[in-house]
Amino acid sequence: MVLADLGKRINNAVTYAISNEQTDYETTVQSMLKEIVTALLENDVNIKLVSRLRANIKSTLLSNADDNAKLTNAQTKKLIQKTVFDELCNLVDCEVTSPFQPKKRQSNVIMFVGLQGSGKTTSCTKLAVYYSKRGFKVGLVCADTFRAGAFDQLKQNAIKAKIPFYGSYTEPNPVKVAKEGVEKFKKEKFEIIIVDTSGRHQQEDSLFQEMVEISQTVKPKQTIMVLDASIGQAAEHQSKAFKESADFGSIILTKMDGHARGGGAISAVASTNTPIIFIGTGEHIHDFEKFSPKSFVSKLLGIGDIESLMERFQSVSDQDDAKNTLENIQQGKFTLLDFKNQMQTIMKMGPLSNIANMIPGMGNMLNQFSEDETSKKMKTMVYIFDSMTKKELESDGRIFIDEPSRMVRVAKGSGTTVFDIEMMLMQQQMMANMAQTTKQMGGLPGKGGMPSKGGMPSIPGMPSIPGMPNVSSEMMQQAQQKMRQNPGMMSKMMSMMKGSGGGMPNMQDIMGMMQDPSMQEMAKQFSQGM
Ligand SMILES: Nc1nc2c(ncn2[C@@H]2O[C@H](COP(=O)(O)OP(=O)(O)OP(=O)(O)O)[C@@H](O)[C@H]2O)c(=O)[nH]1
Repeated sequence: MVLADLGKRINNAVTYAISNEQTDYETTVQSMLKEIVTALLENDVNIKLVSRLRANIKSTLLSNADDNAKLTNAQTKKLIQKTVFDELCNLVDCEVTSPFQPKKRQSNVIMFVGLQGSGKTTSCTKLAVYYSKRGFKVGLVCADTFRAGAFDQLKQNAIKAKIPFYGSYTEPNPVKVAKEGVEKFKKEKFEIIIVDTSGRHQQEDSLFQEMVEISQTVKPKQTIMVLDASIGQAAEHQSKAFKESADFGSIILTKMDGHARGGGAISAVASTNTPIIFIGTGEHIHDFEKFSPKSFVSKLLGIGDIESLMERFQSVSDQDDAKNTLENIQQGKFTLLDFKNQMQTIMKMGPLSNIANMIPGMGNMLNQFSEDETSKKMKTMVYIFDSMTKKELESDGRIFIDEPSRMVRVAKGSGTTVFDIEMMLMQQQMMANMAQTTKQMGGLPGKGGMPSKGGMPSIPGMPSIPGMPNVSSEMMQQAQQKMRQNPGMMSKMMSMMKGSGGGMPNMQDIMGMMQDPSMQEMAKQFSQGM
């Protein structure tokens, strides 16, 4: 992520300050501030903003140095962490209190402006999908007649996202295209009409004039400037030029998934006093997050951001599938189809590294385990599911134990091994046990739709969903290794499952019998309801 290095350095400085008991309080704060300031400046954050941040932190932590020195270690820790956190939030926050909220049953025209290649067209579609998922009737208008292929790009994106679009291959006047498109969608009672304009450079006066004309013609309720987070110090200059001509009301920061320094973009936001409303975190349609200063700083400092994760989860999950799965969990069931749906939702959430930053501690975990390896595992599981019949998918998995030839067939069909099928069944069984525990504990919090805070049970060895701790990948890997080394273990487990008559056996019994510490630890966690 952009600024990941900055986050790490600030975090290290704060961690050092709160764990340093040898040096006196004032010296510790001063050296922490020095490190934070250097890190911010090296990441292109404007010097004026950095000085303000420094003065504010200093005033909070040192103006009452005598009193602060009397605080307990735990209190000092909290004070330092909170002060740095609040000041970083101030850095990316702006005083505008009520960002634009589109109204239902009205035509809200939104116009996009920005430099060439900043990610306008991509962000137009991302925003269209965002509002469409929230029940708005959304249309896209391509008023970029400057770049050859711009209309085709928007058209392709729109078709993929199932969003109606308007544009012209023959009309060279963008003002005319914008006018016609907006009129058409207004007549058809579209509630959000997004107008994509051509990218331009600040030097190109005529193109700036054209942008002003489009704006005067379509009269947008909101103009959004798209800003590439990696353009560094130039961001401030460019944003000011756009602000003078287009007077945008909000900003979308794109390419936040890159590794370039992003401090320039943050400075640009502060200099135009305009709120960032979304950030782009990849090329995919769902790589789009609502921006909130607190979430942003939490991720920057590796604290995690459950709010964004749940929002992302809701935006990609099929509400009907999620509802069915939740109903099953409430009843203490977890079928293979539930397993398939949950995994597909996680895969739709984008690269694991994007999600990882939202889960406390996960960002670091992903450094230990390869993203490719995990993604590959998930894909293999999808092949397995795709080779199952409807009856098998809707079952609790026992059908495979009763008729092992089904496993051979699915393994052949999915290009995997019977061992892979057995492992997947074991993971599904673990989740079924968790569903049982959830039922015994009185069901999931929240009613219908998505859980309010409990979340779905997690897939062992995969990133967990908020509220449900996961079996660590490490533990799962150890268990798999043990099973591979001792094929007898798996068949014993399977026969135990088979011999269990009515219900599936308890996971603790199965794993406990394996006489292995890693298995027993895993079993213990399951029996405690995970
Ligand atoms: N990694 C990453 N790439 C992005 C993001 N947003 C857009 N892109 C990519 O950036 C490139 C330019 O994006 P466009 O949407 O075509 O940019 P544009 O501003 O419409 O370009 P013009 O029409 O030439 O002005 C494309 O390859 C996009 O896939 C993002 O958040 N992350």
